[in-house]
Amino acid sequence: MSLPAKTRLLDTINTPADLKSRSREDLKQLADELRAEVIDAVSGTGGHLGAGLGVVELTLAIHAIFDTPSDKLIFDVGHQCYPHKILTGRKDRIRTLRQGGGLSGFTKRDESEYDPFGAAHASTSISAGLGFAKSRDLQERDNKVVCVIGDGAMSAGMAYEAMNNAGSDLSDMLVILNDNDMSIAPPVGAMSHYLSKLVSSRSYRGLRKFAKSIAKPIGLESQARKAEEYLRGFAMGGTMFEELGFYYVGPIDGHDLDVLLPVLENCKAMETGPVLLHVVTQKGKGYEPAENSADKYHGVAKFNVVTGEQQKSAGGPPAYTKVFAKALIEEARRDAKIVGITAAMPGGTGMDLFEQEFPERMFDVGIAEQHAVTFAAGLAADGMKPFAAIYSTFLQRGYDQVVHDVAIQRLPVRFAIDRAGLVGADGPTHAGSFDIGFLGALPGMVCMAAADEAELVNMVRTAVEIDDRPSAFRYPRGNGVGIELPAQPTALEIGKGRIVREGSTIALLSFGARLQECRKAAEMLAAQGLSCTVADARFAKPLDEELVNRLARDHEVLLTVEEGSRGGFGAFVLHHLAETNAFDNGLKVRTLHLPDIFQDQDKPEIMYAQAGLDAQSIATRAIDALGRGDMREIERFASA
Ligand SMILES: Cc1ncc(C[n+]2csc(CCOP(=O)(O)OP(=O)(O)O)c2C)c(N)n1
Ligand SMILES: CC(=O)[C@@H](O)[C@H](O)COP(=O)(O)O
Ligand SMILES: [Mg+2]
Repeated sequence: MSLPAKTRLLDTINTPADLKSRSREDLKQLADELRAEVIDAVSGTGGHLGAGLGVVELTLAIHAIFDTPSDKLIFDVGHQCYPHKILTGRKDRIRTLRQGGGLSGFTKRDESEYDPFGAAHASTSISAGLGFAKSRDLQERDNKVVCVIGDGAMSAGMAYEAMNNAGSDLSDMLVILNDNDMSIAPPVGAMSHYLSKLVSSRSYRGLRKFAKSIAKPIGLESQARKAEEYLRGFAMGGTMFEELGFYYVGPIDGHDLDVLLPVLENCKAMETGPVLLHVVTQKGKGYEPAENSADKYHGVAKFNVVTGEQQKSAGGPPAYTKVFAKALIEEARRDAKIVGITAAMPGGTGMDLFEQEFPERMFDVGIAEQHAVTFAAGLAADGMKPFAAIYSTFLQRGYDQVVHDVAIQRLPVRFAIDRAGLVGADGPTHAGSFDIGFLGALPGMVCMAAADEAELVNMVRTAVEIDDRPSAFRYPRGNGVGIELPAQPTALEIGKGRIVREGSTIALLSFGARLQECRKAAEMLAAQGLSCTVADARFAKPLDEELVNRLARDHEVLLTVEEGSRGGFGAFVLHHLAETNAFDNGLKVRTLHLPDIFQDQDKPEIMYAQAGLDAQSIATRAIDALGRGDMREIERFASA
């Protein structure tokens, strides 16, 4: 006789309302099941694991106590929201996380009413939460607002700007500081030290005992005053948060539901303005391989649940990031003025390698891109040669600093822009789409894009030499093309591109790593009897005007190709052509760029094909522009 299959409690939870009637013991069982479900799902999809595992109990407790979606729950970054997605009606789709057509890896308004505010960039939650609180008050509603922000995210200016505002505005809201003493890498800075001191204090140890001694939740029926009395036991007093106008509660153990549930109940009842609940958690909690790994499995590939072993990448050419880091290390060995900066992404940008060799010359400033840029400007103003290695998408946050502190003062800060172009699974929030346009718009800026890893090495060299103005070079996520690296890097001539294939009828002018697709497109066109020139612009600014003139003069069709949005390289070429009356001679120009939409996540090659930036699409656009064949011929070619 077979035993009845053990049903999971989790299978009975379709919305957070289903948690309300559950006993504390049930919730504890649910926490175990939820954790197992997250591990199993991410083992098949890859994604952000450690952060979600650390907030399993916290997420359950929030949903059990608060009334989402009318109460607003706002996760900072959103990379820890997989347990939340499972509890809020997305359980059936959790194995589509980060896949094409699947669930986003972050919170997203379009996806669910339980995601009142989308995120993926850090440190926005308190500002957004205050907006929700203010709007609620103006509309005379009484819903609660809860923000969950990590200790790493507390290093950014935005978090302080928001606390400064919230602490004097005094709207009711709850900020939960999820302190796991980790960012992606170990957290940095004075705030991080301060939080560690709070957690390791005698009072915290005392509070754990105190919390354990509470037999039943106080406050279900309590008024705000009673809640405050209760919480006073958890408030240490004299914290920086209190000076800023928050009622500080904590630190408490974020994995202990016997503590979390009554504390949250009482926080919910409070009407004293903003409350900050300091919760201590462990990143990767409950999954040994994550707990024991240096990065707590922040972001993982698909993995074996039993061993924790992650799927190895296919191998092949070195990653652009590594090529950059090694090239910079070589340069720094020759030049003591070279220093490196990262904003909380030492591993992602390769600056961890630089730090191993030059610990005194690498600065991890935390999640603080605005500060990183102006800090670099200060270094440059005093004669150093700073390389600020920042993902394209995160540099967006420091744009005014790039304009005001760097470009206007013509300071030679070097921007190493990683993750340029589409990045795949992280989706639209992380796509490096805009830097060509926003940097190329700045007078005096030098903007380069590497077509391959050998070019990248030479661009690092070039940037070292550009010491009278700011410069930037961009390169994509992932592996290079497998080209041999130069034994000795060579500085490029500023504002000069190169021809990589000579032809006559069609000119493909590439800026960046689409060059390989342009080469393939040229082969396809040649097979159709169409002669094609392929050029690598190398610089969007200063533009190689001579090269553009030549391509315009000697070809019927000119296509620009880039891994960036409208208003980028193609637009700069168009400006030049218009200013030189090149169109008057009947030149046919097409600019191929990312589409004017925020593309959802998928494999990068699929996204580029959707964007019309793969070889087939490039060749098809060229034939179309030529206007010789009829449409049926073009369609036949496109589907070949
Ligand atoms: C503006 C910005 N810079 C950098 C990142 C990359 N990033 C994503 S999560 C993360 C660490 C966040 O640490 P914390 O807030 O403590 O969350 P935890 O992962 O520890 O839960 C970083 C640096 C980002 N998302 N946004
Ligand atoms: C959540 C976040 O912003 C990062 O963890 C990001 O997902 C890293 O992406 P890479 O894998 O490209 O470094
Ligand atoms: Mg953290």
